Amino acid sequence: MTAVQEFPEGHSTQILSHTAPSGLSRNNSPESFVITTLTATTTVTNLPSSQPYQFPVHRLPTHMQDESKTPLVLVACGSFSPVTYLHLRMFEMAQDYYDEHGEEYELVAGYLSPVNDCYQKQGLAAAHHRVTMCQLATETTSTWIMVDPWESIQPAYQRTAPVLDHFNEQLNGLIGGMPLSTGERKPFKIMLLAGGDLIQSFGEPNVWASKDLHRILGGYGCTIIERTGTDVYDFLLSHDILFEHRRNVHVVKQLIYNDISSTKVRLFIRRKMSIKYLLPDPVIRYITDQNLYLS
Ligand SMILES: Nc1ncnc2c1ncn2[C@@H]1O[C@H](COP(=O)(O)OP(=O)(O)OP(=O)(O)O)[C@@H](O)[C@H]1O
Ligand SMILES: NC(=O)c1ccc[n+]([C@@H]2O[C@H](COP(=O)(O)O)[C@@H](O)[C@H]2O)c1
Repeated sequence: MTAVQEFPEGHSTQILSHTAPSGLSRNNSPESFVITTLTATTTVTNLPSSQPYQFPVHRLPTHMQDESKTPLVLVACGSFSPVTYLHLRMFEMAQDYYDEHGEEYELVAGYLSPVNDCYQKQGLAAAHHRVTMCQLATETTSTWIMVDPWESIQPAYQRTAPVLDHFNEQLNGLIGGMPLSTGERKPFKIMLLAGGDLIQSFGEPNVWASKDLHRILGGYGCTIIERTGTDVYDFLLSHDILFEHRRNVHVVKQLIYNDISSTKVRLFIRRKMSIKYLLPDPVIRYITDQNLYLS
């Protein structure tokens, strides 16, 4: 099954996000992008409302480079209102980290999981817009990041722990793990990918349940991208649950500090300032076409 999504700038694009694993690996060349330019048109078909849900698997590789390692999948939960180059860079920084500290894990895929509308955070565009923007961003700039709309189409807000459970059910339950050359399958390690600010919210009262933090940090694991203004190492030391599960928590240093925030991007749009080079062009065109973030 395919979701046809039509670009505002006069092209329609077919995003094959609902096909069975196609054998693409994240190292494939840009020519292998699962994206096809079709005919000129101006309407946008919104995936969440117009298509039945299917878990996206089209960028899962068919084999590992080193089968002695554990296949790792990173899941970034967030507003993505709108998605920026920094959100995408988080995955690349994590990739460099696991290439460098790659004894245990082989990073095989990444997912963006845009939060449900019921989260009601200020500046949150409707979920179908955020999902579409994330799809435009990943399909045009990456070969290994996918967008899962599941969280955004649920009837209520989903906490992060149940979202990771959903990924576990799909990847290790239904798909059954990563196929190996022996014919066996190896369970995927699923980790939350988050910025330092999100991790610091673990310490705020009544934001995260302790049992959820044990499940996220102990059961799954977390890759944390440093963010300017947050001292992740200090926080790791001071937070009891984070410290308890510190071996399952990986901190990635930002070697080039980049503090693009969606809040600032929304402000720039309101002030009619340029947002070029802060987010992918197809996302900028979508924002303009849909008149997003003007008020
Ligand atoms: N500059 C950054 N450095 C590191 N991590 C970041 C940065 N910007 C966002 N993130 C991380 O990206 C994830 C998704 O972010 P989200 O869209 O919820 O927040 P945001 O980009 O800060 O948006 P907003 O400005 O609307 O709060 C979170 O884990 C957040 O910590
Ligand atoms: N208790 C929880 O599971 C919990 C609490 C706060 C934020 N979150 C998640 O963190 C992500 C980012 O949230 P903020 O944009 O508020 O930082 C969202 O996906 C949100 O669902 C989860």
